[in-house]
Amino acid sequence: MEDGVDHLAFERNKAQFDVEDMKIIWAGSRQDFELSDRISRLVASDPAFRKDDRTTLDRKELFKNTLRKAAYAWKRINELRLNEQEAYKLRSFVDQPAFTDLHWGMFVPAIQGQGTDEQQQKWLPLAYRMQIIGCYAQTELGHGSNVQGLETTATFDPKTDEFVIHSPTLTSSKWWPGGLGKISTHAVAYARLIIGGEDHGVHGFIVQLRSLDDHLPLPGITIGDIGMKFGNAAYNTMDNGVLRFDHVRIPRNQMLMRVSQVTREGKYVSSNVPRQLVYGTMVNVRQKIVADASVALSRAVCIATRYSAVRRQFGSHNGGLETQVIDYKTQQARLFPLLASAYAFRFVGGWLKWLYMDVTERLQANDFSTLPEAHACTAGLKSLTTTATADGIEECRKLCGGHGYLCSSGLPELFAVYVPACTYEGDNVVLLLQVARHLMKTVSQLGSGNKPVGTTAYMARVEQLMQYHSDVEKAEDWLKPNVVLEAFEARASRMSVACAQNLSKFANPEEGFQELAADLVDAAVAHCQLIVVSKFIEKLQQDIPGKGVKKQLEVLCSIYALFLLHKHLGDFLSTGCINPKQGSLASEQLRNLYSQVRPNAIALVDAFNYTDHYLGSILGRYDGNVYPKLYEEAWKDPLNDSVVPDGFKEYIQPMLKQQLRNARL
Ligand SMILES: CC/C=C\C/C=C\C/C=C\C/C=C\C/C=C\C/C=C\CC/C=C/C(=O)SCCNC(=O)CCNC(=O)[C@H](O)C(C)(C)COP(=O)(O)OP(=O)(O)OC[C@H]1O[C@@H](n2cnc3c(N)ncnc32)[C@H](O)[C@@H]1OP(=O)(O)O
Ligand SMILES: Cc1cc2nc3c(=O)[nH]c(=O)nc-3n(C[C@H](O)[C@H](O)[C@H](O)COP(=O)(O)OP(=O)(O)OC[C@H]3O[C@@H](n4cnc5c(N)ncnc54)[C@H](O)[C@@H]3O)c2cc1C
Repeated sequence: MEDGVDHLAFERNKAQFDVEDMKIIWAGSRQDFELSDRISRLVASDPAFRKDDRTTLDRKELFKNTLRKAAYAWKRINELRLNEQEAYKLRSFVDQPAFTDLHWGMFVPAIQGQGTDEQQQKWLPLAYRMQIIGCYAQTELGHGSNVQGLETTATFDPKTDEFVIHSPTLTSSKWWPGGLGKISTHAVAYARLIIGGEDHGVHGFIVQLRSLDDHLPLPGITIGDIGMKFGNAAYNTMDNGVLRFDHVRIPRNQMLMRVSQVTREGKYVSSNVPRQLVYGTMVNVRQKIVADASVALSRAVCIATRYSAVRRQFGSHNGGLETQVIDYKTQQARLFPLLASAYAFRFVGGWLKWLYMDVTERLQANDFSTLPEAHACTAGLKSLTTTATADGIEECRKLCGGHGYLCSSGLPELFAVYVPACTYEGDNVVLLLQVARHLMKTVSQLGSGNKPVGTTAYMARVEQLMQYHSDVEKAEDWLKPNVVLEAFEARASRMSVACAQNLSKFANPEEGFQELAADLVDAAVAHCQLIVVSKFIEKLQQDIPGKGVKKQLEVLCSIYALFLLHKHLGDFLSTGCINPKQGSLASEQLRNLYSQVRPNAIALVDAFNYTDHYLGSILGRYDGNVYPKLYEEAWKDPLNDSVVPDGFKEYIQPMLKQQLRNARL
């Protein structure tokens, strides 16, 4: 079959909505669309940003290639006078993880969020001009999740007005920070602040690591890369590093002092702000990771959807065409919920960005009331969306059959790059336990007149939700947003209340929390899923222009919610929110919805507006011309440079000759 081109054109004609309007909804606004469109084309059309050779490079070549691209990207950013947003887009579309992600994504935000005005004035201009390059050095060999368990010390020396940064043990070696291994000149390093023998807990310090002249490590600094990581190219473009401090001295004014200060006399002074603001950079990045999840998942879904329309298997009658695999109901039941999830994560990501901006503005006005909500939402949604995205990318690989396993499908690399998102910025289980703590606190305060707010506001109706029984009678009832929302609210509140009741049976609450951790994680997941469903529904209540666009989004919203209901049917049944018949009606409705998506599937992934360069996938090509290009690509593999491979004469020929001799004997 070599008519893939015709097939995708035919698919596009089937769409029942205006794909150009959907592109605007996906991008967030016309301005955002135009920005992404312009920058992605700029990157795609520049041969310096080619990436199809990445998987054939060894680590050193790959790393050098990354440095070249980063330097070239910076040159273009300056030549074109791109603003911050445009520059961020350009780096994203270059699509090669690099030290710059950590410089711009964590080092700069750490100084912005935790530095005093004076510190910002000193360090930010240098960082903005890339005259210094920074990383975020928090995790240690022995401690990642438990930030309070970090061992690195920063001991104040009143004689010299300096801090002495030291790694007292092997396990205190900084381990993992991206950009640290080979490139960063500076780090925001996290260490326990010790004054006069007293431990004041973990704080951030700006530490210079390498000379700005010859890039050699400064005295007392031992530094290097931690080694090859999962996947071939993937995240190996990044120099995740190891760092040990041997009594490294830094001036007192290099402790980030927005949250607390150390005076010249060695007095520890806390500002009137919560100590958790030291964790502020993580909240910021978790919020970005949620938005990024929709990008990674939509890339995989775009590849799998286009290929599913091109690929045919079975069902040929009288020598006619075989069936497009996208028409198999099993393929639809695996693929379309992922398509719906990509849209769902897009909208919840947009909402979370708003929440983060809101909390940031409030913090500036010394209003800390929404910080717990911001922490719980960023932690929970980071966990939920990255887990679903990592699993979803792998499912897309399987949806593409054998060809999905080829690097040229783009999926192996996408998976390998993406999957650490389940671990970095907080292990996903550890983060869900934070959400669970927030939920348990909310439940415990229900009777106290402390009204739950934000995403836990539904708990104020806990008595009503405990009595709830779904009144769904027919499959179409599951299309009503309120019906879905109430079922999700009742399930989430009942799971939280059950955990709280079980916790109260323990004399020691901490012991109870450990014992019930698995149930608590389930309750946290139920709460986070409710947030995503409710934000999708809220999005649909806004004015959504464009022919047929709203209708498609309604279908996707219902698919997202009913797919979750189907997947977690056990929760909904065991909490008594719905009965088995209502569960079957949801599955029936889901099948109807899949049929509605089918003619629109290709246009729905076209709405992501990804260039072929960004997708980096032969299976996901816009023109659907898969087979000729796959065939062509195979011959480019370095193994095909020679007809007889290296090593044949050395190892295989003697073996063959030996066999021949034996046969003759
Ligand atoms: C193909 C793709 C190619 C290229 C990509 C190209 C471009 C990329 C484009 C886009 C990417 C977008 C964005 C990503 C940007 C950069 C990312 C890139 C790479 C990733 C780099 C990774 C970096 C890291 O991993 S940094 C290290 C992160 N570490 C962690 O997350 C540690 C996790 N642990 C913790 O956070 C804490 O230890 C804890 C688990 C929260 C526990 O803390 P603690 O013991 O102090 O807390 P308690 O439980 O006792 O709670 C006390 C109290 O505090 C509240 N709390 C806790 N944390 C916070 C917080 N952050 N904010 C506010 N409040 C907090 C907690 O609720 C308690 O409150 P109560 O007392 O009221 O109960
Ligand atoms: C690609 C990558 C890039 C990174 N970049 C950076 C960076 O730039 N800067 C930086 O500082 N760090 C970075 N990190 C480190 C990262 O933040 C940590 O790996 C992460 O926080 C998880 O911590 P950990 O490795 O200690 O896991 P662990 O906490 O050791 O987790 C191991 C297992 O234990 C479980 N577990 C741990 N605690 C609990 C608990 N309380 N209850 C139940 N289960 C628990 C976890 O769920 C997990 O299954 C990076 C990591 C990766 C993989």
